[in-house]
Amino acid sequence: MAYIEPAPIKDKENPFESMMERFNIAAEKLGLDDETYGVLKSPSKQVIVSLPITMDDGRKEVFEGYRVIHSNILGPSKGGVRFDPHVNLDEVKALAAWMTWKCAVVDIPYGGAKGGVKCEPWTMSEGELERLTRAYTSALNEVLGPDIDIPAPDMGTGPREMAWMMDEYSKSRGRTINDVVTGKPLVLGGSLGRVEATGRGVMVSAMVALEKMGIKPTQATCAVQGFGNVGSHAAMLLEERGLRILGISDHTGAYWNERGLDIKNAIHYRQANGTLEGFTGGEKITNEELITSKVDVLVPAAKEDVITYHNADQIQAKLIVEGANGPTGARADKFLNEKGIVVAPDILANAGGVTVSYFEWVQNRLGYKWTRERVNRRSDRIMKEAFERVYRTAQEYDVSLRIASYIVAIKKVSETYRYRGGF
Ligand SMILES: NC(=O)C1=CN([C@@H]2O[C@H](COP(=O)(O)OP(=O)(O)OC[C@H]3O[C@@H](n4cnc5c(N)ncnc54)[C@H](OP(=O)(O)O)[C@@H]3O)[C@@H](O)[C@H]2O)C=CC1
Ligand SMILES: O=C(O)CCC(=O)C(=O)O
Repeated sequence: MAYIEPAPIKDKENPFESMMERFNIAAEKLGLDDETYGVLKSPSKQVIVSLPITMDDGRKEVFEGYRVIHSNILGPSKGGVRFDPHVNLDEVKALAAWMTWKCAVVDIPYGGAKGGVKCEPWTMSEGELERLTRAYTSALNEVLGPDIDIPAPDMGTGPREMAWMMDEYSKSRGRTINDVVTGKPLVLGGSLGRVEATGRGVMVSAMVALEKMGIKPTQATCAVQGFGNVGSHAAMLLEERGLRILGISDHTGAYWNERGLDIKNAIHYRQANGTLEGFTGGEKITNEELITSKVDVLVPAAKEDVITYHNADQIQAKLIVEGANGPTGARADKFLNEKGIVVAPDILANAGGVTVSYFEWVQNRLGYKWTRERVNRRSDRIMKEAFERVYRTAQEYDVSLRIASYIVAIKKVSETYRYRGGF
């Protein structure tokens, strides 16, 4: 097999290389043939666009935007759009590939894609953000489509941006096309349950993992890094299931209370103040201290590469449930495995979001609305079944849950590829 060379050791892990290291191990376990390996490792389309925007003070600023479609073998490609100053092509390529594997792990009929715009959304006015989102959508007009490529929210974007994208795309076609994006506001055809779906999937994964580990949720402690869409909902739902949440964090730092934080109170505080800065429900510690804190369950729900070979040997949690995409660098896997730490990996644990996005797309196409109860029941079932599938595969191949998730995904995509007339 034509494997790529292991990446040279350097300080910062590269998310695409991290993804490929796990992909290579799984491909080797499966005995994947060279041709299929070549197809699955290469993104099918990579688009870079320049977006000149008139800022509020009259200046023109040019932003760089990306959309990478990794695969459309299972169906139209699906994946969020990230507004962040650190977005780059390698990151978007890794995120797009993770979407392919994620959709395959939960068995929904989508390929994988991801997009991003290099910008600092928190420094921009609503008008500037609207012009930027519309320009991005317009520049990608031929790439997007309800049967081709379907964006959704990710870091720095939410229902508001999805509404602008849907409107801009619809205008270009002269009619309302609401199934071109998911994660929309409810009035535009968004699904009940989508906002909290990723955090809910994290909670369901944590519950299944704790049960297998023989740990009672009511006796477990937890720390959550990141208090945005994924982190805040995961923390709230885990607290509801009886876990004591000792630590939470955002970019301003981490907040720790040995007796357990009041998560609803923290959510109200962040809604009122924009960040957790000044939150008095816990003492302030650093994000690094939070990651290595003594808890049973750690939920990284902020960004990539927060668990690396620099700090992996200091992790004290028994279970890591990855809410973020790529929070663990590939070189950290070895340390975590050696310490017997169970990791519910990103492409399994955070798949609740894309699952409910799929439900939103289905509802849009049916012109019908499901109840929140139906959405939650179906997504919980999909998440539990996916966890069990991955767990059985881990036992069968004697590998970690992460490698087992890649095995499940690669098997599904490569089999589909063969049936469709590939090699
Ligand atoms: N939204 C979704 O449905 C899905 C998201 N994901 C992944 O989950 C992760 C989080 O996404 P999402 O919740 O949507 O994003 P949000 O933008 O809503 O939230 C991100 C959170 O991370 C915090 N954060 C940023 N930088 C740091 C840092 N250096 N240290 C600690 N916290 C930090 C932010 O803090 P602050 O607000 O202070 O900047 C914010 O609380 C991403 O990896 C995303 O790809 C995965 C699947 C689906
Ligand atoms: O909801 C979606 O379609 C995609 C969400 C996403 O970007 C992700 O799971 O990382």
